[in-house]
Amino acid sequence: MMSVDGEMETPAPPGPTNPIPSPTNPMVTPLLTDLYQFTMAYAYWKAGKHLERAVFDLFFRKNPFGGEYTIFGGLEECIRFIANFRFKEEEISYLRLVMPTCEDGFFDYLRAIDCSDVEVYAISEGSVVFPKVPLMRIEGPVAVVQLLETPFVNLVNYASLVTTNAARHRFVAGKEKSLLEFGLRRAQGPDGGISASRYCYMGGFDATSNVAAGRLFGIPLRGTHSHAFVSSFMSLDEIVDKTLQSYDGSSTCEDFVSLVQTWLNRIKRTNSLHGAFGETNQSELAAFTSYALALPNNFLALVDTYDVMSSGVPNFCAVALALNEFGYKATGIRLDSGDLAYLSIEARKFFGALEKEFAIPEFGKTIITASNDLNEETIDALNKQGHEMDSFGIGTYLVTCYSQAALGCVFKLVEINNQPRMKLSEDVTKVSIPCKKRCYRLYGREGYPLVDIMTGANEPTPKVGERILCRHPFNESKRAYVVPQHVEELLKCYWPGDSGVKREELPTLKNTRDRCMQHLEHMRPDHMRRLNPTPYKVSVSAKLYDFIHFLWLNEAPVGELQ
Ligand SMILES: Nc1ncnc2c1ncn2[C@@H]1O[C@H](COP(=O)(O)OP(=O)(O)OP(=O)(O)O)[C@@H](O)[C@H]1O
Ligand SMILES: O=P(O)(O)OC[C@H]1O[C@H](OP(=O)(O)OP(=O)(O)O)[C@H](O)[C@@H]1O
Ligand SMILES: O=C(O)c1cccnc1
Ligand SMILES: [Mg+2]
Repeated sequence: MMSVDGEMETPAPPGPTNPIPSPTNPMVTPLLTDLYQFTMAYAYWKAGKHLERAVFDLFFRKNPFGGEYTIFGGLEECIRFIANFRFKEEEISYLRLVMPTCEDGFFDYLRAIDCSDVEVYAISEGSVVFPKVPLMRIEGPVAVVQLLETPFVNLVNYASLVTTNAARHRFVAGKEKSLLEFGLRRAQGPDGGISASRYCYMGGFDATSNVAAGRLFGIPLRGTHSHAFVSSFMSLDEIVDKTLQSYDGSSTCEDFVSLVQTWLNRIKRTNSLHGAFGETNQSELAAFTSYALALPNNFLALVDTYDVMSSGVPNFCAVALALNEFGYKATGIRLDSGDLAYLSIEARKFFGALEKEFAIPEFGKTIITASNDLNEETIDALNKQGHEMDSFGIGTYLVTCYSQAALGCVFKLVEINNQPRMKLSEDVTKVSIPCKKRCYRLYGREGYPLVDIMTGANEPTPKVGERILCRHPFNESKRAYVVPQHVEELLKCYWPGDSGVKREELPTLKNTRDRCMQHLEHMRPDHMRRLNPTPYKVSVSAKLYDFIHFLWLNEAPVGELQ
C-alpha cells in the first residue's frame, strides 16, 4: 500500500517555552457556544457575581458501546482553545447585535477577558477513564468558565467517543493486524473526518487514507485503489509505455505487458492450480498492469471487481510475479465484497501454491486487506470463523460511531466561592458529585488498576500500603478497603492560569497514542471483554461520601404528604 510514513514531520509539542497554538479548527472561537452561556454571563455580570470563583467538572455518566471503559480524547484542543481565548472586535459587534438589550459595560467586560485566571486540571489525554470521575476540573471566574462549557464538551465528546470506538476495533482485531481508517467520505463533515482520523490513530489505528489529517498530525498515510480505476480500463492495448526499469536500475523490461501475460499462462499451467481458473478479465489485467507500471514499489490490487478467485487473484499474481522478476515485491490485495473469510483463505492458498511452485520466498505471505462495512461485530465474526486477512480498512461504522451517537459528557458546577454545590436528580446516576476534588487511581498487587477514588481537595493523598475505604458514591452498602500498591494522581495541571503551578506539556499525538496503548494493555481483562464486561469501580472517600449525603439531605426539599 502507498505509504509515506517516515517522511512525515511531527510538529514539535508546545512546551513551556512554546506558545500554545490555536485550535486546529479555526471555527473553534469564543462564539462556538450556546447562546445561553452569554445570557448567563450577562446575568452574572449584572448581579455582580461574574468574578466569583467557580469550579466545574467535565465528566460523562456511562461508558459507550456497551463497554466498561472509555478513552479520553480532546484535551489538547481544549487547552489550545483557552490559551487563545479572546474576543475579536467583530465578534463583540455580533454579540451586541443579537443581545441588543445588554448594557455596553458587559461588552467592555467581554472585550477584556481571557483565560489567564482560569485553571484546568485534567486527566492526561489517551488515558483509560471511567464514568463520574472528572476528566477535567476547570476553575475560574464563573462567567468566563460558563462560556467554556459548550466548546469544552464539544471538543471532548466526539474525540473521546471515536477514540474509544477505535480502541474497541483494535481490541477485537488483535495487536498483529493492521488497521486502516478509511472513513473520510462517510464522516460527519470535514471536522468529523479530520477528527476521526486523528483520534482513530490515537485509539490504535495504524494509518489513515485522509491526506489532510496525515499532513496536520503526522499520521501515516495508506491507500489502495478503487473499483473505478479497475473498470476504467478496457484492454491491454491501452497501455502505451510498456517499459519497466528493474528495482536496482540495472536492467529494463521492454515489454512488461507481455511479461505479465507470460506469467498468467504459467500460473494457469501450474500443477497445483491447474483448472482453478480459466480466462481472466483482460480489462482488469490491464488496470493492474498499468497500476504496477506507475507504482512498481507499491503494487496492490483491488481484486473483487469481476470475480475474486477466477479473475482478480490470478491477475494480481501474474503482475506480482512479473514485478518479482525485476526485483519488486508486490504489496498485496484488497477484498471489498463477498464472504471475506472464505475469500481470504482461498487467496492465501493461491499465494502459498505459487510460492512453492515458483520458489518465491514470502509470496504466500502477500498482504490481504479487507474492507466493506466492517465493524466490531463483523471482525469478531471473521475471527471466529477463521480467516487470512492481515489488514482491515474501516470507514463508516468507525467514524460515525454508528452504534452510539454521542458520549454524553456534561459540565457541572461543583463549587462556588468555596461552597460545594450539587445537582440533584430523581435519577441517582444524574446526581453530580460536589466539591473541588482530587482523583486517584489505586493499583493492586497484580499491577492492574483496582479503583478510582475521588476525595475532597484538602484530604490527605492515599498512600501506598495504607488501607483506605473506598465507597460507592450513592450506594451505602457498596464499599471496600483497598491497600494500594501504587497510587496515581489523575488530575494534572494543564493550564495553571496565574497560579504559578508548572504546566504539563502537551505530548505529541504519537505519545498520546502510546499512552493509550499502554493503558489498555494494563487493564484487567474482564473489564475489557466485549460480552458482559465487569464494571470498573469508581468510588469516593468516606469523608466525601458523608459530605455528599449531608449536602443532599440539606438541598433536597422535604416533601409533605396530605
Ligand atoms: N465471513 C463473513 N462473516 C461475517 N460477515 C461478513 C463476512 N464476509 C463479509 N461480511 C460482512 O457482510 C456484509 C456484506 O455486505 P453486502 O452483502 O452489502 O456486501 P457484498 O454483497 O458482499 O458486496 P457489495 O458491496 O458488492 O454489495 C459486510 O458488512 C461485510 O463486512
Ligand atoms: O465500507 P466502509 O467501512 O465505509 O469503508 C470504506 C469503503 O469505502 C470504499 O467504497 P465505497 O463504500 O465508497 O463504495 P462501495 O462500497 O460501493 O465499493 C471502500 O471500498 C470501502 O468499501
Ligand atoms: O485506499 C483505499 O483503499 C480506500 C480509501 C478510502 C475508502 N475506501 C478505500
Ligand atoms: Mg461500501
